[in-house]
Amino acid sequence: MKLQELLKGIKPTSVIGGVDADITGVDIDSRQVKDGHLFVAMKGTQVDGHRFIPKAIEQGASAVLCEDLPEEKAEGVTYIQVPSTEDAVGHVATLFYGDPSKKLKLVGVTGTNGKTTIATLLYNMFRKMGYKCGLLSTVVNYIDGEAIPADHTTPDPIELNMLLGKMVEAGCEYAFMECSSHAIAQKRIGGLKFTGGIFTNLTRDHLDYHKTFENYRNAKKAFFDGLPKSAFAITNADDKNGMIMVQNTKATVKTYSIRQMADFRARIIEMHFAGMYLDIDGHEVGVQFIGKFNVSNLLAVYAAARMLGKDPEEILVILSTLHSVSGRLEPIQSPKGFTAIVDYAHTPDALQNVLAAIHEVLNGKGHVITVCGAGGNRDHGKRPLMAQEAVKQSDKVIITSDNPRFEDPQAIIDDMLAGLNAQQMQKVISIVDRKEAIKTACMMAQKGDVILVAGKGHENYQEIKGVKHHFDDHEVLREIFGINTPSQDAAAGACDK
Ligand SMILES: CC(=O)N[C@H]1[C@@H](OP(=O)(O)OP(=O)(O)OC[C@H]2O[C@@H](n3ccc(=O)[nH]c3=O)[C@H](O)[C@@H]2O)O[C@H](CO)[C@@H](O)[C@@H]1O[C@H](C)C(=O)N[C@@H](C)C(=O)N[C@H](CCC(=O)O)C(=O)O
Ligand SMILES: Nc1ncnc2c1ncn2[C@@H]1O[C@H](COP(=O)(O)OP(=O)(O)OP(=O)(O)O)[C@@H](O)[C@H]1O
Ligand SMILES: N[C@H](CCC[C@H](N)C(=O)O)C(=O)O
Ligand SMILES: [Mg+2]
Repeated sequence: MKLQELLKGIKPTSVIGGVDADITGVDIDSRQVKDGHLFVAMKGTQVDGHRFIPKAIEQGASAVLCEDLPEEKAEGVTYIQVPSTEDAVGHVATLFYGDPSKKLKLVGVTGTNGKTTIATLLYNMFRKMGYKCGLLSTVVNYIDGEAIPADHTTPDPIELNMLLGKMVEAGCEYAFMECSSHAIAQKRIGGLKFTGGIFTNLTRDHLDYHKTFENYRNAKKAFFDGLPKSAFAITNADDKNGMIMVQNTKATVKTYSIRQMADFRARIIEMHFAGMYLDIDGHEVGVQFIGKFNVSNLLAVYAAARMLGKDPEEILVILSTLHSVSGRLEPIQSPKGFTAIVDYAHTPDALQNVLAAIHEVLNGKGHVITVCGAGGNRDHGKRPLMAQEAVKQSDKVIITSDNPRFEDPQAIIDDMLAGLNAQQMQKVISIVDRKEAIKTACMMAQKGDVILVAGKGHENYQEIKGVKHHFDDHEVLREIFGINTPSQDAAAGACDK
């Protein structure tokens, strides 16, 4: 594509050199640059990308997009100056990959919790309706059924547009993506044309990056501020920030709620470990999910499908066939009559939520045994707090390993135990080997009890000293229960694994 074409989406303050060159790629990382590429110099959180302009040219860059022009300019290289490369990069990347989001019905999901769940369920639903779809999520990306590993919740603007471009090439009509607060703040989604946006909820998170709650909230809100008039903005009326999110949007606002009047409403009729009966917009429907927060998630999925023009009956029939996203409050029934739940909860807050969701269903009719650990070489402060949360809502807790990385697994467990007093300790045992810990929990559990296996969710490894050893909580549980293998599950169409 001609450089001239790529510059149409931005307003350079100066251009030094010709604009006729054929640009063969766009990079924000000098290490990726090849002959004929455009290198975009970004001022990052760690280093200033402008430092790598000479390196990018050495690797073959024929054009450089930057905020500060270098004093020495290389011959035959075009320099384009803009006030902010962060603002410009999304627009350039989008044009380079053929403006893919314009050719898709793209729906973005933002909020603290529930993004992966909602985006994945929408992807599964629309595929079941017969459409070709794409998904960009924390767990995995999909292009019409083809899985592509994900490193980020929201990829960088180059990879993001490249993936959207591949979706268009593959004939996808819909794409569902998570928009993390980092991605919105860093304008990774700049230049994308959204058909709609969904807000889930907002609790304190990522303050190491955003510094204040207001900045974090404003990052999420910026997504809705940027939606066009033609789009829809679906917001959670039950969250106290729900209406703030959409107060300045041009998009058509729709609300959903499980507690009050709203455009889309749901209530729980009945709840079991196998699922719930819900009333959604006056229709009764059985779903294979548990937990009140999943009612909100399912309602957001329903609302988005309605806003995308789908028939309520068709949506509800498919909703009843969907199952939980891998490692998100995922129940596995034991032949002995107790339930194991695999969940990714790896923070004190998430443990509190997931245990509360379990108690909603259990309703005092069984015991809860929690198996959990904490990651090595990560936030030490959360360890004692996680143990406290586990103990608060469990009858028995088995503290074990969860990716010890380069730390001594027993030392991590000791950090967790340090949060407990003598009385709390009576509920707790520690077993370093995670498989043994899960086995022990299964031996203790009686009919009607629940075992929560927390922390790893979809992960299929145990990371020890830089090596990822295969380990999958689901697999271990199924092995103990002597039930179907994951490959049989995959054959049954579990496209969210
Ligand atoms: C803190 C943060 O978000 N950092 C992201 C940011 O990188 P950065 O600003 O720190 O980059 P930097 O290292 O300072 O480098 C500046 C520039 O120089 C370039 N560079 C660097 C070295 C070199 O040799 N050559 C070169 O050109 C870099 O490519 C970059 O363009 O921009 C990069 C490109 O988009 C991201 O890959 C990177 O994500 C890092 C790896 C990361 O861990 N991000 C996490 C926190 C994140 O984004 N998480 C959210 C989800 C959060 C959640 O909800 O759980 C996500 O969307 O995944
Ligand atoms: N609506 C919700 N409210 C509160 N908790 C939720 C909600 N939906 C899911 N959860 C719980 O929060 C955790 C994360 O869920 P999910 O992966 O869907 O969220 P996410 O927003 O994609 O998170 P991330 O920021 O890690 O990408 C899980 O432990 C899940 O059980
Ligand atoms: N994104 C999170 C995931 C942690 C999952 C848990 N299994 C662990 O390894 O601590 C982190 O890197 O902190
Ligand atoms: Mg996610």
